[in-house]
This record gives sequence, C-alpha cells and structure tokens, in this order.
Amino acid sequence: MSKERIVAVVNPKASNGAGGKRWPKLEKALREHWPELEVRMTERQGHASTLTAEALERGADMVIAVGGDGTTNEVLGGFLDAEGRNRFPDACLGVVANGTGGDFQRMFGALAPLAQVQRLAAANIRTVDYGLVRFVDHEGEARTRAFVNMVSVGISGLVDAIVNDSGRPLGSTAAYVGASLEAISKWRNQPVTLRYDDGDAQELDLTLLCLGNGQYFGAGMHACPNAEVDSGQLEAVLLDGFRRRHIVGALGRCFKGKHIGYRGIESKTVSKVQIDPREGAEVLIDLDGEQPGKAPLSVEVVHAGLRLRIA
Ligand SMILES: Nc1ncnc2c1ncn2[C@@H]1O[C@H](COP(=O)(O)OP(=O)(O)OP(=O)(O)O)[C@@H](O)[C@H]1O
Repeated sequence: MSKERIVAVVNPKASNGAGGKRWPKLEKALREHWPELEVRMTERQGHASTLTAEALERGADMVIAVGGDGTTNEVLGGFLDAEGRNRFPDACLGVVANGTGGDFQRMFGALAPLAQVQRLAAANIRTVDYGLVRFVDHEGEARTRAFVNMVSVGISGLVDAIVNDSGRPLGSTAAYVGASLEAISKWRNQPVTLRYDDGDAQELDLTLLCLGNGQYFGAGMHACPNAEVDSGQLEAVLLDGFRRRHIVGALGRCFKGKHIGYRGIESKTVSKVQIDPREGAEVLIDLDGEQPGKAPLSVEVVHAGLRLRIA
C-alpha cells in the first residue's frame, strides 16, 4: 500500500449532481489504492482552489480533482501563486473526470469515472504545461487564471453564458450543441487586434479563437486536434469573419477534428497571444467551460510547470 498523502477535492454538484451520486462508488474504489485518502467536498464556486491550497500547504503529495473541467481548473489554481507560478512543483494534480463535458480527460482516452479510478493508481505521472490567461473580469478587475485544457474567445464565451443561464438541464453534449445553435443565431463577429508571439498585429473580425493545451472543449468538440500537453506551445485555431452557415459547417466538422482547413480555418503553434478589442467590441472568454470575463486578454504557456496524473 502506498504511503502517499492523497486528498480528493470533490465537486458534488458536477454534472448536475450526477457526479455527487457517483461519488460513494468512486470513493470506495479510490480507497482500495489509498486507504488513508482524505476527502474535501466543495461547497461553492471557487472553493476547490482554497481546499487544494490548504491540502498542499499541509503536505499533500497529490490532490485529485473529482468533478468537471471547472473543478480541475480550480484545483490547478490552488497550486499557484497570484502570478500563476506553481508553489508546489513536487506535488501532483490527479484527475477523475466526473462532470458534464470531461473534455480534458478525452485526449487521454475517454473512460467512465469508475474505470478512470481503477486505472489512476497505475497511471504514470507526467510533467505537463499549463497556460496563464490575463483578462478583465465582469467587475472590470484585471485577473490572472490558469488552464490545463483550453481557453477560447469569441462565440464560445457566448455559448458558456447561455449554458450557465440555462442551468444545464440536459447536462451533456446535447446541452452544448443546443447552446451553440442559440449562440450562432445571436452571434455578431467582433473586431479585434490579434498578435501571436512577437509577430505583427493582425486586425480581424473574430468569430472564434481556441488556444489548446488539451484538445477538446464544449463536451466533445475536437477543436485543437494537434495540441500536446507537454510541447511548450498551445495550438491556436482561428475562425475569422465566419458567416452563420459556415460556423454551423465548422461546428459539424469539429466533432471529428476535421475543421482545420475548412473555409480558411488556421491552426498554428504559439506560446504567447494577445487580443485587444476594437471599436467597443465585446469579446467573451471561455476558460475550461466557465465564462469568467472578457478581452483584452493575453495568454502564455508555462512549460513543464505541473506534475499530472490522469488515466
Ligand atoms: N458545492 C457547489 N455548489 C455549487 N457550485 C459548485 C459547487 N462546487 C463547485 N461548484 C461550481 O460548479 C461549476 C461546474 O463544475 P464542473 O466544471 O466541475 O462540472 P461540470 O460543469 O458538470 O463539468 P464540465 O466542466 O466537465 O462540463 C464550477 O463553476 C464550480 O466552481
């Protein structure tokens, strides 16, 4: 039996509460590997970061995020200081995807939550990158947040806002597809200035820019099919000036990762990105499925900054 100090941070509300209902079985399976497992249940948004920081300060070797991508994102936040540096580089973030989308886990091979637990103890720890995004929150304050999966801007932020307002009654890919169709009907392209790395600024009519450390978002859309979590770079996938019917065309292709090249959709590898709205544009952010604020934003990669255990 392992002597590692393991803490599970569990979001009982993930997947509209279905995550909480599955938890007793997952806990039993986790305890077969880690009998001394400590469990902390989240009570509100943002709580997973606080619980993680407390666990790591007390010497946890691994904090397992049990929830959706939002919970994994918040657990990652608990590792970091206010500037986004990892305060606990020797500790490890574990993931049991038990939420609605489970998008980060998909690139490692989609598994049911119980199967993930059964494979987690044997999974290798890998050193991966994470991203930092600086943006403006809804109160107008400058914020820095981290992501291990994906940040995107444009129509995806509107999709999140619609999913969040709806209370996610379908709790699945169907909820995202429905919200995506509603967002497409409301969407207007937004004028922005975009700069990759230290290249020239480009003015464009933004439909969507995905920046992937992981590959999937929106409950199964394979938006960044070439992204690798340890490459030191993000995959940038850009839709510029798309009309509604072409957004629908891209969406359909995106589930199979066949959208690159469709109507000029570009894919690049980048390590820094800056987006500034022009002419009063409102450019909403999607951060691992949450909608925390808007552009102007800058994004950068922290290479090999995190130890990760995922089945
Ligand atoms: N006890 C709680 N009550 C209400 N909300 C919570 C609670 N704990 C966490 N949350 C919030 O629930 C939101 C959704 O969580 P999470 O992303 O883990 O699940 P999900 O949305 O079902 O999955 P996914 O992101 O994979 O689609 C997050 O914003 C998180 O902060």
